[in-house]
Amino acid sequence: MTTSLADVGSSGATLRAFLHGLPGVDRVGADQRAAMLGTRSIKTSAKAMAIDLAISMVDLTTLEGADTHGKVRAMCTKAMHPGEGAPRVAAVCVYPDLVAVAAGSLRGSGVKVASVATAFPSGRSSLEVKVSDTALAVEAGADEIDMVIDRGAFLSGDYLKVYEEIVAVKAACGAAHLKVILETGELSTYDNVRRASWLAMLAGADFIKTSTGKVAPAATLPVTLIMLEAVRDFREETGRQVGVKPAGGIRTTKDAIKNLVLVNETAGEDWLSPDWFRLGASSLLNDLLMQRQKLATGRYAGPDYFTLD
Ligand SMILES: O=C[C@H](O)COP(=O)(O)O
Repeated sequence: MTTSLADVGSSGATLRAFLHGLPGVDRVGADQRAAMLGTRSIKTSAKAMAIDLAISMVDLTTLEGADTHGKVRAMCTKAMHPGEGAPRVAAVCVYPDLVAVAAGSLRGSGVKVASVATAFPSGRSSLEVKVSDTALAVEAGADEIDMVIDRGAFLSGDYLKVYEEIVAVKAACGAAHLKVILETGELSTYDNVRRASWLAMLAGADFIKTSTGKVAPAATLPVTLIMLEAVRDFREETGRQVGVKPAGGIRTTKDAIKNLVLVNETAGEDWLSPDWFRLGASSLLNDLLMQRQKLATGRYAGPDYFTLD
């Protein structure tokens, strides 16, 4: 790395030099390591703890055109009280126009309100619209903003445009935390995933997030591994810790536990907390609750234990 980190965002040339100076990702190595860590088994006693930790890291998400106030309120109730003895989830994630509904339902509960913004999921809008989308969501009560990067600009090598957009959206966030969605399924290479991770962190991301959930492949284990390496290396270089949020396609307790093993083995236990690792998912919570009940009682729960959605 020849460019100083303080200068990196000063021009397109320095940014490009820095990002292209990052070591390349060994694709075969990353795939194999993720597959190997994904087969690790954990003891039954550790499994109960892992399930509760995973529940506490869920960003319970609904991002459908057909979302209603009623659906969001019901989700919020479930987020606060997922099941007997189960911890609350980390956040409820909704479109900007539903932030006020979620904020009203979750007030005082400790569950955060997250909102996608910046013309999610495509990001195809002017910077002015993206900044105002963000500001309105924050004004309505969002604690966290999940923005998308401009993949068109990134893939055509206009890193400065992507960087400056993130800086502008971060400023519009005020006290709200910013999660930057890379949409890794559109980035083509693992080298690009590493570059986009560093770009987002250099521009001020509090979290880097894999996917919108609208593009396949979404949160694969190798991609999450590369992002966890990036946050680990970024902290080593700068002293600043950034969180990671895989999102999209994480549906089972097995998937969640594989992710936790990956966190522990790659970034380390400093990231094993909802402050630094989230699982963005619409239906994962149901499976975590079912497996939790199975572990405690030896049988799956009846329909009155928790709501299935
Ligand atoms: O951020 C979360 C995703 O939009 C949810 O995706 P999912 O429905 O595949 O769990």
